[in-house]
Amino acid sequence: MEMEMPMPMPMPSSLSMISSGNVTSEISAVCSLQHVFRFVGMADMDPKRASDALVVLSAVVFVFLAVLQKYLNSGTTGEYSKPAYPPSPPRWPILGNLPSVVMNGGELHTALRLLGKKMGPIYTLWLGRSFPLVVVTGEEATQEALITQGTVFAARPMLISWQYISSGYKTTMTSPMGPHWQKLRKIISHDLLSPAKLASYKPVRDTEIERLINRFKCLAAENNGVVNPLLELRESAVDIIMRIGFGDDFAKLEGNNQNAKVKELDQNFRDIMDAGSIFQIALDSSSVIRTLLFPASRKCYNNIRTISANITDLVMPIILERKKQLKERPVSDANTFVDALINLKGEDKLTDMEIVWNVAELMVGGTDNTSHILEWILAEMVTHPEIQAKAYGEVRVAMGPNLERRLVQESELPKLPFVQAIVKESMRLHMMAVLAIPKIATQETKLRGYDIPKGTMVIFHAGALALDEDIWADPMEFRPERFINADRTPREMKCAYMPFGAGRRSCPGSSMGMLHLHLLLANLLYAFEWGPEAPGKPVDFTEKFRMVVTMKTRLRATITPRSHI
Ligand code: HEM
Repeated sequence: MEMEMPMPMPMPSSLSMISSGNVTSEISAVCSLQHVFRFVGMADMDPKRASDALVVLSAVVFVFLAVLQKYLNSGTTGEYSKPAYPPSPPRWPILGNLPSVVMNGGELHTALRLLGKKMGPIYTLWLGRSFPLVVVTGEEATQEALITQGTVFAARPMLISWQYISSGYKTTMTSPMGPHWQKLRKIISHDLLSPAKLASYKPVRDTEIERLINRFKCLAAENNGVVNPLLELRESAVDIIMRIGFGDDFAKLEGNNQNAKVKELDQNFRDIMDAGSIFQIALDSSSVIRTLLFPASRKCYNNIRTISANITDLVMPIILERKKQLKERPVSDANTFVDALINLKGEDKLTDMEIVWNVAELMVGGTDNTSHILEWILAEMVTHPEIQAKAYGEVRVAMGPNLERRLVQESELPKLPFVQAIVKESMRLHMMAVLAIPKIATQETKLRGYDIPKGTMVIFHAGALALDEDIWADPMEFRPERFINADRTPREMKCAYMPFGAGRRSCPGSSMGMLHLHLLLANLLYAFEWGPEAPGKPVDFTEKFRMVVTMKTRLRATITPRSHI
């Protein structure tokens, strides 16, 4: 294995953010054989001839790359001892494993999981000839890295694309380990998500849940009971998080052009999520690949810059207005996340741009995950009416005989272990942040006996662990009970079940995320019975990978309001 450059250039980007509608389609166009034909202009050829031509074309490209690699290697001395990386599948010259990863034809996370079964619990993918990406799919290896060597695997890669959506790596997710990152984590846990703060957002949650139920009722009445849950769930998640993040400033936008603005902002957040891809990581990490694929690469970066400018234009005015208000009338105790960020003084002070991107990160974290996870959960409820009935029964008992009470309260949640188990099981079977967010090794180390040089990017495949038959009995089955009669404690399961990641960079918003999921599910089950779009029509559970895993076909369900609603 040849090393082209000393080490992968540290790069920026949120695993969640990388490519444009156009670029994504252009890249995914290369993802199946049939698309390859179109990509190289052979779509109209007879398939046999096209296939032969593709073999010849591949051979030519292969030879070209081999020669180019030889030429590039001619400047290197080769006088260093090569690290013994974890094993890797066979590689192409220059492009490494990139062609096989991009052209696997299936969803990337599944390909990486299956590769783990073949290669073992830890393997290397070469994205380009000089950029090793280590993929971990085994529990022991994950435990060793994230817990035993927690400080070593706690840094983020500085992906080029991330710098545009983080004001130069100044957000919690993108920031390197150090005082800045610690400060941001502290603000999140003290000023945003402490138990007292979380409790103080209850009125916001109550209002938005009530609104959500009313919207579902109206939509169902207009459309013979059929609804598209994701759109409504997303709107609620965005409203909740905007009110928490901005407080009254957000409320003031209401009645004005709030709806349009929020929708535009949310669209940009979605674009950020859609932008995530392994291709972008490869672009970020290899100057050779960036040069070889210059047009696609330019489009990718232009796209990220456009999204970044849109988000800045939408969020910055609100921040500046709030700053003005706080200057005129300072508050001692920050009511909102934005106030907490603005109030930082001295060395801790953030620039306006840093505030914008930290707020944006919170919003993406708090909206995209919650709404898509709930869509998966409702899909399972539609598919398993008996499980839904059992959960509804539990909620009814917890609510008591007084059916005047329309909303399930947070105080009722401890009485709903089965509802909570449904949430956990859905998050296992449909692990959203399937590859978590990549880490890099902060120092040279060994993992399961293999060399991991300083700066190596490592992906922990939470989705592979969640479906590992050595950890879970019948892992492909939806069985909430497994979380009630669990053999192992949550602590023991830390690295086998990690929808929020594990170790130092694990999600600081997990308590809020779980609270919203439990509360929303309990209320949606209490208010409606969820059935298929048409009698007997099965739900399409096909997955779509966009650095998180969502439903490829939006769920449509028929809802019947319960008699007490
Ligand atoms: C159900 C909802 C959520 C899920 C499934 C989720 C999942 C995750 C995952 C898997 C990570 C990466 C962990 C790693 O790298 O090992 C992460 C990081 C993060 N999440 Fe969440 N998250 C959720 C909700 C939230 C909320 C509500 C917030 C903010 C209020 C939030 C803020 C963050 C931040 C700032 C990071 C980066 C942490 C760091 O790098 O230190 N998340 N989340």
